[in-house]
Amino acid sequence: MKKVVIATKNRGKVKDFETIFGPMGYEVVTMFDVAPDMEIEETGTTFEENAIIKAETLAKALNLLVIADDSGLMIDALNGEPGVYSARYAGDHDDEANIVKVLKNLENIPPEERTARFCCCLAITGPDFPTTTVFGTCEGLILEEKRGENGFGYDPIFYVPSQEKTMAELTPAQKGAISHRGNALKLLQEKIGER
Ligand SMILES: O=c1[nH]c(=O)c2ncn([C@@H]3O[C@H](COP(=O)(O)OP(=O)(O)OP(=O)(O)O)[C@@H](O)[C@H]3O)c2[nH]1
Ligand SMILES: [Mg+2]
Repeated sequence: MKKVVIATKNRGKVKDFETIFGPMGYEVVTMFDVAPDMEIEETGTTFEENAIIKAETLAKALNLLVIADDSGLMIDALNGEPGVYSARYAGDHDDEANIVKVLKNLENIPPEERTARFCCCLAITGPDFPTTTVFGTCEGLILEEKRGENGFGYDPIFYVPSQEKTMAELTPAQKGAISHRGNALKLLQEKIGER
């Protein structure tokens, strides 16, 4: 089976990638499989900088073609927060605490002003493959309480008007078809196809 290496240690992302790459005949290999002890410091201030740091670090260590994903939630009423710091907004990768903090900070904001978007930068790099990045987004609204059990992170409070559901109420395949990650992957396929 063909393999695609992703520089991530986020099991939610792994599931998103498996949902999209599986039907294309790819086995998704992650840092859990190839570099479980490696910690990559995300010192960038943009999604693109962090995606490049993650992709280049793992690609150099393995001497393989690697994709990395840096992503997050940008809320207009919070001036784009939590943004690049989405994973560590309230606690380090504590999805529940992160959601509580977002809801608290939006307490007095009316529904029509709770606009937000998920953003995803994918970087791909490897031996004989110049570092290339693509960017995908997905527009939505932040609800006042959680809905749905699927997905990860902020998915239960992120309502997607075009689907009339939260991201966590969508099936993995439905999420992949409209998400920031799915949209970025479509662009990446186009770019790779050009080579
Ligand atoms: O509800 C969500 N649905 C999504 O589809 C999604 N995509 C990103 N996010 C949030 O943004 C952080 C990424 O930060 P991030 O890119 O540094 O990844 P991470 O640290 O979780 O894993 P890694 O890939 O770096 O190993 C994540 O932890 C989440 O809080 C999402 N939340
Ligand atoms: Mg991270």
